[in-house]
Amino acid sequence: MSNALLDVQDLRVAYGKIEAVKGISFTVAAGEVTTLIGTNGAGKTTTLRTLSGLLRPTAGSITFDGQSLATVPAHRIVALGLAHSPEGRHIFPRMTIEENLLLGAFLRKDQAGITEDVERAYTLFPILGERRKQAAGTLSGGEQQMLAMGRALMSRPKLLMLDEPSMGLSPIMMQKIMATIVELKASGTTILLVEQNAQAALSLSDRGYVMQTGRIVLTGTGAELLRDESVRKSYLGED
Ligand SMILES: Nc1ncnc2c1ncn2[C@@H]1O[C@H](COP(=O)(O)OP(=O)(O)OP(=O)(O)O)[C@@H](O)[C@H]1O
Repeated sequence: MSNALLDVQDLRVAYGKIEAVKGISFTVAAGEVTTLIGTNGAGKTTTLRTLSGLLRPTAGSITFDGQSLATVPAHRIVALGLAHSPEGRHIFPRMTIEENLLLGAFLRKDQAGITEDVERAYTLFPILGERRKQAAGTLSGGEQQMLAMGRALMSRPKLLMLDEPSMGLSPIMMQKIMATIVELKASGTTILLVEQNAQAALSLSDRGYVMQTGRIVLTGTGAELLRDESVRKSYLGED
């Protein structure tokens, strides 16, 4: 695919003898939202952790923006433009909200640009700006999710990977997070999303992939997958 920002081919990842990802291939087109859905243990988080260099594949290729990521260390992957907002958020509760945001810019030296991007995060998520000097641990779960997304954006990524951003959130907070994803796409950020909430995720996705026990079993546009009978039964709770 000519406009693929990310191209994954025959990727395999194992934890010791347990193979969690069993030869998956998928692409993420520039400017689009692509979603991986699947039940618990399907291998979605393992896939994102491998893309960001935290795990090493046992086989296959990962090409990001025309460059192979196979042997690139994690901090270099961030520098190449791939940012990861992890499952569980992993914010630093005793540091302030602003300090947490600045951690996302750890590789940058352009102070003026960093200040501009902190302000951009506060525009995107006003609650973070209002509480910028408070300990991040005082934020609600949804607000911590906003902080994790804001921090990932501080590296000005070409590709933003979001692992379960709606996990544990109220419906209103989930809507806010999903609306932010749409806003980020409109401003030109390419997004790879992992979500348990298939309805919400596929509704805003250009393309989706369904993972099952380490394999991709189905792909289509978000709209096609939302119409698919097996998806409706397995992931949208329909009989
Ligand atoms: N550190 C680990 N050591 C051993 N096995 C692991 C480890 N992390 C994950 N696994 C296993 O790898 C498989 C894939 O897990 P993974 O977390 O990638 O799935 P997932 O699709 O993200 O699921 P969930 O939605 O529950 O997070 C599962 O069988 C899981 O038990």
